[in-house]
Amino acid sequence: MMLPRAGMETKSGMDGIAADICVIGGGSGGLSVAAGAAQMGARTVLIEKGLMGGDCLNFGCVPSKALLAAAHAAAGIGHAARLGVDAGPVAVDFERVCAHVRATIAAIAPHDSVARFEGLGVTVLQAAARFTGPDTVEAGGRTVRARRFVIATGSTPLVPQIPGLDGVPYMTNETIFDCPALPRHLLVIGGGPVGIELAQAFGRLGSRVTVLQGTTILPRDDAELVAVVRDRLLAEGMAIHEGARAATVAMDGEEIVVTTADGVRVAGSHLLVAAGRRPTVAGLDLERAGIAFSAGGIAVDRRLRTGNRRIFALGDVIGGYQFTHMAGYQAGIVLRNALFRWPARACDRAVPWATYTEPELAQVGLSEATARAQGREVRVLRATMADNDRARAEGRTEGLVKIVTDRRGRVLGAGIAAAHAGELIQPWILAVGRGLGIGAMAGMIAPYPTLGEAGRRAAGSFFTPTLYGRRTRWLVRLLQRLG
Ligand SMILES: Cc1cc2nc3c(=O)[nH]c(=O)nc-3n(C[C@H](O)[C@H](O)[C@H](O)COP(=O)(O)OP(=O)(O)OC[C@H]3O[C@@H](n4cnc5c(N)ncnc54)[C@H](O)[C@@H]3O)c2cc1C
Ligand SMILES: NC(=O)c1ccc[n+]([C@@H]2O[C@H](COP(=O)([O-])OP(=O)(O)OC[C@H]3O[C@@H](n4cnc5c(N)ncnc54)[C@H](O)[C@@H]3O)[C@@H](O)[C@H]2O)c1
Repeated sequence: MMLPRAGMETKSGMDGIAADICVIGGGSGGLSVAAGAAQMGARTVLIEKGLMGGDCLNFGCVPSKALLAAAHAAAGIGHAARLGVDAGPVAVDFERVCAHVRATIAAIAPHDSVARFEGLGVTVLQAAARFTGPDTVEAGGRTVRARRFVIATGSTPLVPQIPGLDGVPYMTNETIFDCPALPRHLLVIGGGPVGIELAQAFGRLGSRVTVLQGTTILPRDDAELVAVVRDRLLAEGMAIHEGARAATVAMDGEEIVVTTADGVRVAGSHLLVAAGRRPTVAGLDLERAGIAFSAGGIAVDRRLRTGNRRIFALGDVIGGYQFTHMAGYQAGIVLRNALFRWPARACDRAVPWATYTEPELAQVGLSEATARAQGREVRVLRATMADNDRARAEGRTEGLVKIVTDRRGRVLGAGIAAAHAGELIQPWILAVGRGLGIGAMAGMIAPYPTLGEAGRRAAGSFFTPTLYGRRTRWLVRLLQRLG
């Protein structure tokens, strides 16, 4: 059966479009909703004002991971030498690295393209959308009237009001992947995931790098795990100033100079501003649709409904966990609510994230600090990678697995700083999400030798005090005597 396409069927004239669902923003969240809705038979309109694929494909996850892959490959040559394999001096051809970044985007782009979405039956409008009323949107001279709207307009780099910043050339994640040339000395304002991933990437490709971070770096992660990453970055020669808020920026000849509130002065050839995100609400005329928002983003309830019950919002524009996988998860919640009127609610108990430095940093559920701040009585289980045979064989023994359980052993959270932590965290996402007991994780047979055994080892340590305690020893001796 041919699905009906959203078309010129409204009473609002030739330029009007009637739809069941209209999605604003063709990034991670919006594309997931549009693809799902169209394939489930809804007349779907998607409005995108810029590049299909949004931040993740064009200025975020994809280019940053492609750049990091090249950077980690460069560092891998030095590591190979430590294992006895020499590959000669490292030579980074930055032009070819950039070509790899562009090729990675190009390889994924067809999946997010206008052609693919039109093929799925979506009407795609390539224009900026703005609300003209509670159930109408205007984009490129067309009026869309829809039963449901979904706002998935993402976020843009937050450029802080630092005196002098406007007077110097600076980059953000939207421009740094244009890759003009490898910076000689890259200054980075902001030590969150964007700043730290890109700092290591450029450092490993050959730039000198200095990071200025207002608090400690990666402040949303467990401090004990962050320390592992920090140690590696420092060992690689990166300068990291923590508790260093950039207060002024100026040119000194050819150099960009950043001075902190405490008077620390750093000078470099290039500047990256990675100081956080600003939800994209400008120009949407949200007030015309009765939608409340603040600097933190559009306000939604757990069903991801805005103040206007026919309009949903998801992804970076609602603030909170700003990840591609979160936007994808939220898309499923919106589809259930918008198309099936099923009151599905978003749950953030088992939201994972990973930072793709080397070693990687991954977290799911409660960290030790958060659990304790909530007044919970917890047990913290650890296993170091130095005790893991596979890590030893590969010469990558830094890092640890850290598990947080309640007193009875229910898994509340897990954090890992280690090679491939983003992969190693996955069974723990299931454990936290399903509220598994630590016994289920300890009893798992893990192939030997794998890095994942470290997680099982940490889980097993929950039982060590009882297993090898006095009562067990007494019981075993008694049973042996009974023959
Ligand atoms: C450098 C960097 C690296 C990242 N790495 C990762 C990672 O490794 N893993 C991860 O999970 N997340 C990562 N993220 C975060 C991830 O990119 C975002 O969480 C994700 O893109 C959010 O998806 P979204 O759909 O909410 O918004 P976006 O992907 O930003 O899409 C929003 C779209 O809406 C469009 N739009 C805005 N206003 C309008 C309008 N008025 N009309 C029409 N269209 C409009 C925009 O043009 C844009 O295309 C990274 C982010 C950055 C900056
Ligand atoms: N691997 C991943 O999943 C990944 C990678 C990159 C980004 N992201 C997503 O993108 C979001 C944004 O990342 P981000 O790093 O841009 O933002 P962020 O808010 O996480 O970090 C920015 C940091 O900049 C600091 N800062 C702000 N102004 C400053 C100043 N004047 N001087 C010094 N420091 C200052 C802040 O203290 C803050 O910690 C992340 O929260 C994450 O959701 C995810």
